[in-house]
Amino acid sequence: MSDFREQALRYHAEPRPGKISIEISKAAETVTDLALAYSPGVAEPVREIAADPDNIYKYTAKGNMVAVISNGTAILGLGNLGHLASKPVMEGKALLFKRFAGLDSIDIEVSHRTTEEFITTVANIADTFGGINLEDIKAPECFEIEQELIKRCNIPVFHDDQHGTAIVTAAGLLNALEIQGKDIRKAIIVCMGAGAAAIACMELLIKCGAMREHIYMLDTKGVIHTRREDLNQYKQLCANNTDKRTLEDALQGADVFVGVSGPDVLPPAALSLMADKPVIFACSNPDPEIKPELAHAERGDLIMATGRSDYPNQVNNVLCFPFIFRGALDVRASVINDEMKLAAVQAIRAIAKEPVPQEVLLAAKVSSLEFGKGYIIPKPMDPRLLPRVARAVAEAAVSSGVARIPMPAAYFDA
Ligand SMILES: NC(=O)C1=CN([C@@H]2O[C@H](COP(=O)(O)OP(=O)(O)OC[C@H]3O[C@@H](n4cnc5c(N)ncnc54)[C@H](OP(=O)(O)O)[C@@H]3O)[C@@H](O)[C@H]2O)C=CC1
Ligand SMILES: CC(=O)C(=O)O
Ligand SMILES: [Mg+2]
Repeated sequence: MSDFREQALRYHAEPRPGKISIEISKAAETVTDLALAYSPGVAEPVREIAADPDNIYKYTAKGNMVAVISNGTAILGLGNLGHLASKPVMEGKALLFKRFAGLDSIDIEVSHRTTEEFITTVANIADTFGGINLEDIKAPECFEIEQELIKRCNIPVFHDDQHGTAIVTAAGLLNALEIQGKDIRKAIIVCMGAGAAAIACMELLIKCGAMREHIYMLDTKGVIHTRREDLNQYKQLCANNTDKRTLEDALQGADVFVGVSGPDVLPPAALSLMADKPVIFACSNPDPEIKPELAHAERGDLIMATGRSDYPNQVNNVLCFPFIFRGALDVRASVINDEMKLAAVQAIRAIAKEPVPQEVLLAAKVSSLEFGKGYIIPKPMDPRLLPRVARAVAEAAVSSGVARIPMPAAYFDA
């Protein structure tokens, strides 16, 4: 067994299995404590909530709690390995919610026969939580699941692989293009993958200025073009009216490659087909579409990012989901809308242009970080992400009319 594999398994197994636990937040030592926490005291908040459901936010943990829910149909880039196998990833997302945004989070892995059964299961338990983070659910089912749950639930429902990934990709790409001296409105973009992450990334890039006709998406059968007859309704919307058919056709003169597909699908030699100063985001986890060392060996003028923590430029939805939910829950937003997503893009990208605090350098184990080819996007452990992204998101929720309470005073004290 490799050292790293052994270390990863031991991390998950010891000293107790898993990565999260639940802690109590009130005293429960004396007879008085128990009388308050349980019977008879607990009857009082029960009566208050029965009289006014909004009191649930006053007397329970709902308002600070996010459920991470999966069916395991697209676990990272490992594929459809089932709901049980998804649990380490979902516990990991719960860990990140707590570590980076102080949000209590619990993972829920759902076994189901039909899409409707999954939707009903989640809708029926949604009221327990302040928000629902859907994770690692494959396309095309993920689109119907998210849309239907947004309709049926009174709390924000957010498919992280779609929108978290799209927000971070847009923030990183806008910065990378700026460094390369390119304009997103003119950029030719090749997207490997046409699933949950890919479609959401391209749609958000279009909202950030990219031209739909400059985007070439590929799935396992090649370029998504208008003459294909095997496209589902979501891929049809991404079809380009082009004669390009292969990855090599699409890469000819392209400025950007975004990979949200699977490991090692971008041959290093194909990079030579791209325009000067290209941007390569190989975001498949855990193994990127191309290894950074191979890409850098092929040409010296590119900017390279992956989804991983152990290379520079980590384009990963961890830079978004803890903070967007923090902002959304703090103003009790009913949904996470485009205004909130675009506010998150701008807040994340702005941080990368500012001097990096010493504690981030220490945590990242580097001596310096400066906005440029090797540092296009903040590190996940940057303490500025929480106040800045959450505040931008909360303000966008208030100004777009989806917040149910005003901005908390704490944001103005920070
Ligand atoms: N860095 C990050 O933050 C994130 C990275 N990702 C990564 O993106 C990838 C996809 O995730 P997600 O969108 O949720 O999964 P989906 O199952 O929804 O989509 C996968 C897509 O990739 C395509 N694909 C798979 N293998 C190939 C290949 N060899 N060549 C071309 N296309 C291929 C599939 O094609 P077809 O439609 O033909 O089946 C499908 O369109 C994963 O590797 C995941 O780790 C996802 C979210 C966040
Ligand atoms: C990072 C992530 O959510 C994924 O790879 O699926
Ligand atoms: Mg995921």
